[in-house]
Amino acid sequence: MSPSKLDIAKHKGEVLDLIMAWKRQEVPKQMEEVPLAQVKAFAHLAPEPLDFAGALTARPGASLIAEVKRASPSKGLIAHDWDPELIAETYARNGAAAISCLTDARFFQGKLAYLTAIKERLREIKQPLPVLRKDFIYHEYQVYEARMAGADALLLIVAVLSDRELRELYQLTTDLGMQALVEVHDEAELERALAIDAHIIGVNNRDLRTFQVDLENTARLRALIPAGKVVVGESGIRTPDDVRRMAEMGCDAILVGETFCKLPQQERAARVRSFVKAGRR
Ligand SMILES: O=C(O)c1ccccc1NCC(=O)[C@H](O)[C@H](O)COP(=O)(O)O
Repeated sequence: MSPSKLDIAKHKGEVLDLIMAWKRQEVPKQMEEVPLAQVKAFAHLAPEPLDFAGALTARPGASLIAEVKRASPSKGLIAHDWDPELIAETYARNGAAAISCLTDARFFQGKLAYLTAIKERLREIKQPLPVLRKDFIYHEYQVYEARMAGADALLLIVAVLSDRELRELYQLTTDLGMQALVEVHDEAELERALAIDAHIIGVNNRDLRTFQVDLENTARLRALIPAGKVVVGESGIRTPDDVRRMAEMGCDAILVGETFCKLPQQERAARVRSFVKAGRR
């Protein structure tokens, strides 16, 4: 398998399966190098997790989760001036409520070490925002790894997990003091997220099987999410008008990656500020 960019037309409908097949090879190898017992021990030494949901709901309107995303399977390299700590610092200094860091190496050119470095930079500049581990998590090892690296929250994608995996990984995440962003794309997945009483629900506007992006997906599913949940509109958010639309739908937060990461560093701060402003109520 070649790194990162995939021929989406050729692999239509299979991308998520390819990613998960890769994860099921990668994680056992990692466990041979650093055993679970060791990762668990380090996880317990990590600083206390910050309150991800609290950060997203501290202000009215749609708060910004800004993503540090170097590449994607559909776009290949996105961030041409790659400096993950500086990108996260720019997000924090310009009003983001939380940071998302892609840690998958093969398809997104991410690393867990970027997350740790970002946490450290945010501490140095006294902007201690919560950081989400964005990866394709299916095994408890990855949850302990996230905690060991200093993650405050992690992503659980309903589409790639059985009901039992979803429930157990959610429980473990909570037991370790972190919070889970539980991602859904359709009604059936939402039902499964609600069945485990997920508190933070992400609605992905990108269909991970076809790669079509439709912001109205959030509008449709938002109406089915009970009051009291934290709702995050994810993917394909390109303009301040898109942000206003997501806020009008009743999203507590939006998750934005490519729009910021593809920009040169000197243009990033202003774009982030314009999104933060557009989300305010
Ligand atoms: O971004 C992709 O192409 C992608 C492909 C396969 C699985 C997941 C993918 N994205 C992960 C994400 O959830 C997005 O990075 C995130 O929602 C931000 O989206 P965007 O603002 O459109 O970069």
